[in-house]
Amino acid sequence: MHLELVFDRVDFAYGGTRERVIYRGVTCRLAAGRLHAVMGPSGSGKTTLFRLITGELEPDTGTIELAGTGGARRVSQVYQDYRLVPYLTAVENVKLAQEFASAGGGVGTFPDVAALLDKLGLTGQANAAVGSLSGGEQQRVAIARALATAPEVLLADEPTGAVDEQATREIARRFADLAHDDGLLVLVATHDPVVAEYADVVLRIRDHDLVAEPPSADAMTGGAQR
Ligand SMILES: Nc1ncnc2c1ncn2[C@@H]1O[C@H](COP(=O)(O)OP(=O)(O)OP(=O)(O)O)[C@@H](O)[C@H]1O
Repeated sequence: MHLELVFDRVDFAYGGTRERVIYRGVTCRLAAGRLHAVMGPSGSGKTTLFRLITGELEPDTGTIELAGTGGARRVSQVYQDYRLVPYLTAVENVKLAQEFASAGGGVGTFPDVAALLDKLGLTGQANAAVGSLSGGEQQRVAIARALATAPEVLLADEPTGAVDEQATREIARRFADLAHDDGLLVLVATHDPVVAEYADVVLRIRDHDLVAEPPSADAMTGGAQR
């Protein structure tokens, strides 16, 4: 069975009295192997969506399930501000993620760090302190780090918010490759239409719902229709 992220009638609101409704009745299926761009105005709920997917937040009603996976949900994240340790090298930053995951009882086998950096086009930067790298390079180190724990789902929140258009295209292309070549389920929250150009599916947050463009995209795996 292919990996799918399945939303079934998901409602979510913030606040003790549930006064800040973010999602209402979200039902959709997102398939692995595709790059999804999550778009919507500031404050519409992009980061909240990611917090629901990681399990940091629970839906008020409805369910979010990762179907087709063996055990625990393996989700990695990439952030706008990279969140790397600037005085450590690229290799050390990526290894650190594996050490944390091992200490936390994570998956047994991790990808090879040098191979990951090579995949992200960073062989020449592997032993440089990441604080000395360009923004685009730092973000690619952050993507390598996210991959270091062998995730099934990759979430990136405004990953190109701090880099120029050339670096944006480079990063967007890497996310598309990870979906298409490695079969990851990739979601990128973005305001940037350049990133959306690389996406297979644009998920627009509209009226507290996730609306897929093209409209059939969230049913292309033969799953439930809206
Ligand atoms: N812990 C919280 N308690 C109450 N309201 C919250 C909380 N976190 C976020 N919100 C509100 O929920 C709404 C959605 O926030 P979220 O961060 O998901 O939006 P976003 O689409 O990611 O925005 P941006 O594009 O500005 O990053 C916003 O109005 C925000 O102020």
